[in-house]
Amino acid sequence: MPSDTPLENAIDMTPWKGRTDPEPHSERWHQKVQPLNGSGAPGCALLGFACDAGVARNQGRVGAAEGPAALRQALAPLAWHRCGPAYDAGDVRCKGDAMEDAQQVLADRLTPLLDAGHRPIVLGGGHEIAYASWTGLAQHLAGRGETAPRVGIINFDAHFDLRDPAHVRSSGTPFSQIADDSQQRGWPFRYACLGVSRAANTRALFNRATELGVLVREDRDFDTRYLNAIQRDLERFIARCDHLYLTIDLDVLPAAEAPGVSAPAARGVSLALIEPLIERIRDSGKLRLADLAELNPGHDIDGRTARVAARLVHLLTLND
Ligand SMILES: N=CN[C@@H](CCC(=O)O)C(=O)O
Ligand SMILES: [Mn+2]
Ligand SMILES: [Mn+2]
Repeated sequence: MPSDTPLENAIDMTPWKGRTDPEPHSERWHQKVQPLNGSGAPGCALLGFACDAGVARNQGRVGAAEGPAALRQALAPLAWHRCGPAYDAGDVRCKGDAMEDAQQVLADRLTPLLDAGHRPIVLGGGHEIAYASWTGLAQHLAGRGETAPRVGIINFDAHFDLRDPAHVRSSGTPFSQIADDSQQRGWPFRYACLGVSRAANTRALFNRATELGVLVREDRDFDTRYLNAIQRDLERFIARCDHLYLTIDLDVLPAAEAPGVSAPAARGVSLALIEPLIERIRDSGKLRLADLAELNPGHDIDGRTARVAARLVHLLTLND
């Protein structure tokens, strides 16, 4: 992207503020994040997806459009432990119900970031973000001439989000849409859904997951006795992929840890159990892109969910 585009001016840097300590080595995120101007060294690039349309179409509790702002606000004061640069690439905002348009705009913003070697982290927004993230990554890989890339999608979520998009496309359909798109491209569909609640997904969705060969681990499987087995299953999944796309639906967490979502989890999987798996994915050398979905500040309590989301961004970016 040429540096004379108006993009830099369009990026609102006002969320990046917080306490400043006088001692050396006391930096925080708000002191380090730079507006993306197209000329910086590859680094972590934060891109917001301010969109409620998918959740509204899925009959959920709207408010995820305010997620990116809340997440930046929670990330700004966190301690900086990184070496590489971090950029704010601005927001894509969905107008009304124009979900498909917003998804394509987001994808078209992601592709050049990936082409430039950045590791984007997309801040949602409802889980319709996943179809946009996927499209951005697919455009990047196709542009590089990859004919049948083995892309692994790892979704931490209480829900499969494998609803039939023939009825309505929404925050509940992105992985069915990705499966269809993969089939059209002649690419394998490799999907791991970790933290699924049996009570919150119908038999039809479990059946679709089986038909699509999804690696499924339910919330109740996340017990300290079985964690090593889940880690091994994940290792095997990663070994069968060339590229990874990580998507974290914050409703995978217990409602007490993440109340600020459309569909809080009655049980959920604790952050303490998820973090080691995320570190493994981060350190695989295959992670190209990540997003965080469903943060809804209107239903948050004391910024808990935003803080968890910010900690996850922090964790995801600790290795460069
Ligand atoms: N992205 C959200 N997906 C869930 C929502 C469930 C609910 O609202 O209860 C789903 O469609 O299954
Ligand atoms: Mn969910
Ligand atoms: Mn979801």
